[in-house]
Amino acid sequence: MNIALTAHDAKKELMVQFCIAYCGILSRHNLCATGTTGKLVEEATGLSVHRFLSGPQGGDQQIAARISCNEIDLLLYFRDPMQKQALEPHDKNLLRLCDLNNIPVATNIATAEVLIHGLERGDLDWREIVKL
Ligand SMILES: O=C(CO)COP(=O)(O)O
Repeated sequence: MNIALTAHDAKKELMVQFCIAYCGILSRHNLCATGTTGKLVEEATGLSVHRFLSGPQGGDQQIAARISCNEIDLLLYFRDPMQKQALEPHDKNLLRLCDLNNIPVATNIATAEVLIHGLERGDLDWREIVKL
């Protein structure tokens, strides 16, 4: 499965800790991420992460383009609800595109835990059929 990772600044450490905790599961999938998030995850876990541009340079939009083409199977997007960034149009658009393509998305760690266990159990295997 193709998993995309991105996190607002205040949630990057949480993303790193999440990826350390679930390194075993994540290592069996293709990971991509916005630039800074991807760098931090790679450094902390040794996982191979395809890094797009950093968010402010358009990395979010590179992920959005892949979501539009239904090339992402799971988005982990740890948002800081106290940050203005969470209200920006491109931020909302990423979530809208997930809804458009029925792509599972977690915007907080509680949901991410559920989705990662579901991924491991095979709950998201239907994504492979949809893409045939
Ligand atoms: O902009 C981001 C989230 O909206 C994340 O981008 P970076 O991972 O490059 O900081």
